[in-house]
Amino acid sequence: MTIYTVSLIGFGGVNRALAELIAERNETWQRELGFGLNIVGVSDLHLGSVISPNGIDARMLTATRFEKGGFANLSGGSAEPRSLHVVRSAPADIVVEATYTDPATGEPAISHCRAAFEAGRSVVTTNKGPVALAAAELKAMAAACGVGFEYEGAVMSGTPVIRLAQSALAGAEITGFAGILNGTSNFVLGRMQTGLGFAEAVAEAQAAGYAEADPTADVEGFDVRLKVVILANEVLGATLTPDQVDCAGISALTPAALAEAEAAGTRWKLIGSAARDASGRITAAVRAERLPLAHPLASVSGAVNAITFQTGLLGDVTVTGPGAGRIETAFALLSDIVALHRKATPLALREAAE
Ligand SMILES: NC(=O)C1=CN([C@@H]2O[C@H](COP(=O)(O)OP(=O)(O)OC[C@H]3O[C@@H](n4cnc5c(N)ncnc54)[C@H](OP(=O)(O)O)[C@@H]3O)[C@@H](O)[C@H]2O)C=CC1
Ligand SMILES: N[C@@H](CCO)C(=O)O
Repeated sequence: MTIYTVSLIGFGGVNRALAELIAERNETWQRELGFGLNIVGVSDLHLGSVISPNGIDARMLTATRFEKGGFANLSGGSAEPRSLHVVRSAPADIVVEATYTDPATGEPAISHCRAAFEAGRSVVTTNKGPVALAAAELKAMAAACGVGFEYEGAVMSGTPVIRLAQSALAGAEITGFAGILNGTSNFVLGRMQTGLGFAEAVAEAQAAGYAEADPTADVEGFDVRLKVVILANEVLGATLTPDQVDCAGISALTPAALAEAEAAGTRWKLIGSAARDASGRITAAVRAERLPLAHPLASVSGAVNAITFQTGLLGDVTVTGPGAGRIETAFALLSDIVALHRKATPLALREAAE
């Protein structure tokens, strides 16, 4: 039986949800996916850190209400986050990076990824910073270190789009995409349509676990800008950086403006897009757009996301699904681990030898 050891870096909504899934589903995964997971390290800014080479009980980890620094009470625990120490020293096959996304620097996540690769560990992450700002460097480093780097959840949470575009749509000649790529802002627009104020709607999105640590990134379009950069670079072969993408969010929209648009048979949506023109030049943008109600993206509601890929051979291909949420995003991490398991990384090679 294959058991992969994992370190959880950041123990907020997403990694806590992954720990819950491990507690509930490990035996099912062993039967159906061919592997189980054993948590050997956790670090969190608030709770501290813990390393246990024999494994940390996922049920205990998720059921206990830890106070600030509370991991110090566990065997191998400390009140200090010591994230880089956990990445380097906990004997993990896979580092699960789910600290907050810093849209400007990508830190501390980029440093966590580099340290993991140097230590011979694969990385799965939902953190958009490292992927949007340092993917080329990190992919090269992972390859040089003979480990894996997967980040499906960086765009549209657990709804598969990166691997879908790269694998299932390979050869379909993707020329561009346009989509609703932020769950929080779409949720907020929908709640404002029912008459709720902007601040109250954002607070609901935070309580539901959709929003970024700083929700400004959601409502001002910065989060979508990272996702547009990721998709343009992964799918269109661009080399975009966030500062090359024009960006405006939804914070200027009022309930009255939304109602007026609705009465006119249109609906405001925050759209991220990129396209390659005939000369090969790629342009990208993030902006609120007033779509006709019959437009396929107009009816996408709540924290759901949707993206339409424009292709040469298939025409438009649209994918819809959850764009945020703790469990939904933890599923993206699981799908990344499945991808590592199925690739010829040292993980898979180790399994073959067993
Ligand atoms: N939630 C979602 O729906 C989705 C989230 N994502 C991305 O996934 C990541 C995790 O999201 P989520 O769990 O919701 O975010 P949270 O804010 O709930 O959790 C992040 C956790 O990381 C901790 N943290 C911050 N810096 C460090 C550090 N240096 N070392 C250790 N821990 C640290 C935070 O501690 P503290 O609270 O004390 O600051 C917090 O507990 C983010 O990058 C987010 O953008 C991607 C797709 C969907
Ligand atoms: N805050 C982000 C999480 C998913 O990346 C959103 O609402 O879409």
